[in-house]
Amino acid sequence: MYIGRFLVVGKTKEGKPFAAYRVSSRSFPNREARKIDENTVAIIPKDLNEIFKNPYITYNCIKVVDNVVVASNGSHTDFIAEKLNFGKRDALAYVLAVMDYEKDNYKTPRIAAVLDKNECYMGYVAYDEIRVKKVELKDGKGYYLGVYNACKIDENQVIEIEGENPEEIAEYILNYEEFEHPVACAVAVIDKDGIKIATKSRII
Ligand SMILES: NC(=O)c1ncn([C@@H]2O[C@H](COP(=O)(O)O)[C@@H](O)[C@H]2O)c1NC=O
Repeated sequence: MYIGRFLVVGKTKEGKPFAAYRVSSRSFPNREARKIDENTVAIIPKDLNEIFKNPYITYNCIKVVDNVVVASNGSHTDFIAEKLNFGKRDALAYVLAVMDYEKDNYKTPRIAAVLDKNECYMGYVAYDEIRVKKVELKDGKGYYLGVYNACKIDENQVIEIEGENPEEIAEYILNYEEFEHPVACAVAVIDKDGIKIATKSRII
């Protein structure tokens, strides 16, 4: 099944909350997830000329601000992070409403998640719907939200989670075979010492 870019929010089996973001792509597979600093992961084409071919393929996908993780499939990551003073729900609702779905041939939805050690919200804006929802995370489970054929916040969109640190979870989700065309994955895990991030990109 192809669900395009997707987010997974959940808890490890030992109960650590995490957010993961995977780029799956048919059209622009030649990209990587690159850690820019301790708080930021960017999705970047390996050939920088590709940046100018499409406005939606280069962006920060994870940003950590004051122990809060923001993850998304586009440039809205930064704007949600800037608006966290509104609260998680309203930062998501406001930015998704203002930025709207992507004006490409697929009307690709914008998807996003915001979490800290206590609570998690997911949201999306599609051409025909906008939704933000608080999600209760469970140990060893991950709820996914994808841009195509899986753009729902639904407890049936759940996968088992393997791994306790961001490297292990990134490896696991990058190689999650049910979802086709893997390119790169970025993960932020919240543990007692703070938030740790890691990336994994497919070698081609
Ligand atoms: N965020 C991304 O990494 C991203 N990659 C591709 N897109 C958009 O989705 C369209 C379809 O891409 P694909 O065939 O790779 O699924 C692209 O033309 C582009 O407009 C993206 N936009 C949103 O997901």
